[in-house]
Amino acid sequence: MTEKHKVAILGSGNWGSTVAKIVGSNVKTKTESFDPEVRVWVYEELVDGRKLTEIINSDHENVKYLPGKKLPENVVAVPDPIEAVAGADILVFVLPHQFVRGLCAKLRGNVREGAFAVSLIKGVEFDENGIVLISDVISKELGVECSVLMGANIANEIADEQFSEATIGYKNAAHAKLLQIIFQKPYFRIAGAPDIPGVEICGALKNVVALGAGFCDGLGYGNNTKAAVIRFGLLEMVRFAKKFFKNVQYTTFLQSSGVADLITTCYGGRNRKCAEAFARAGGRKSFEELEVELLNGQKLQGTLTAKEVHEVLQRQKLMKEFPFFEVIYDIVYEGRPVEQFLQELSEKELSLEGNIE
Ligand SMILES: NC(=O)c1ccc[n+]([C@@H]2O[C@H](COP(=O)([O-])OP(=O)(O)OC[C@H]3O[C@@H](n4cnc5c(N)ncnc54)[C@H](O)[C@@H]3O)[C@@H](O)[C@H]2O)c1
Ligand SMILES: O=P(O)(O)OC[C@H](O)CO
Repeated sequence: MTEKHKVAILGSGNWGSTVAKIVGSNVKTKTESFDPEVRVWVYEELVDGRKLTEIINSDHENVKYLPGKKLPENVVAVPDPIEAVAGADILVFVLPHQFVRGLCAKLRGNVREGAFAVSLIKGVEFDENGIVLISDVISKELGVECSVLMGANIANEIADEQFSEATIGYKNAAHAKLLQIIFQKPYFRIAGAPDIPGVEICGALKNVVALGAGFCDGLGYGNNTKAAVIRFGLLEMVRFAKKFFKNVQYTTFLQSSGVADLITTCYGGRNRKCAEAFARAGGRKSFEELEVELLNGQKLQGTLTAKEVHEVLQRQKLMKEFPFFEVIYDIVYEGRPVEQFLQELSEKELSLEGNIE
């Protein structure tokens, strides 16, 4: 008899909890191939005086990050990441990208032989050579292969079981097929793309574009302006991906991980929401304050990614080729007035394309 697969989920925020709902329900119906217990690592905290892990295990609900949605009873919350991955061969990483290295350091040496990972994390890092993919961080830190799953995936809508799609970026097709089995639902369609960098870079950069979309909303601009801003952002996403990863496929931008995620995030995401509030306050409230005020413990990824992208562009003297990413960085980190968002941007962006000679 072949050994059953066992899934562990690392992270239990808004998306992590939604994913636990999906995966818990899927493996429960496929016990011939999967261990029905899905352990979820929960960053422990007190909610109304009770431990969040205890609330999840007794009430089967993550009352802080996904209130109002029941989790299957085979989803078990644990505060110790090593206990979460014990015996698991499929590791689902779904936590804010700033916490990945700390978690990997705890997990190193404790992952089952033959295990593989998938990252649902939208973010990047950088080093002296340029951009570092989070899937590569996980892969190198833990010695596991790591696929990615990204897409137009606002968690609350998927938790409501509204139809959505996602893209698995993979190198190993056998892993991708197993991942499709644990994630796919009639309301959640999973496609594949053998292009990990393309899928992952789209997922990270769309969060920066969403800040621009939020500025537009906060400054009171209409639909045409916002569409132009989204297009500028998409141009830079493609330019950036091609610059740092030569083999990125254009078709990836047409997947859910590309244009669909960009659209949903620029209309309904948390980065957009906080950027709108930032612009409405005329830049007088910081993103840190707004994150606390508006997101109840959930985390923004776009502001940090804007900084990481800027560091790489500055080191490689590429700032002029990315005026959109640069103006977002200047507004968030350098005190540039948000009202200046569109000034120069349109001119600079258009000078890079579309001139009529
Ligand atoms: N929420 C969505 O709609 C959505 C959809 C797709 C992808 N994502 C991506 O999934 C990833 C996880 O996002 P999320 O929405 O599940 O989380 P979240 O932003 O809702 O919640 C933040 C999480 O971080 C945890 N945390 C706080 N401090 C921590 C620390 N010091 N160390 C470790 N963990 C800590 C909290 O306990 C919580 O689980 C992000 O990269 C995000 O971009 C989110
Ligand atoms: O709420 P955001 O801005 O973090 O975006 C959520 C998802 O990434 C949308 O696919």
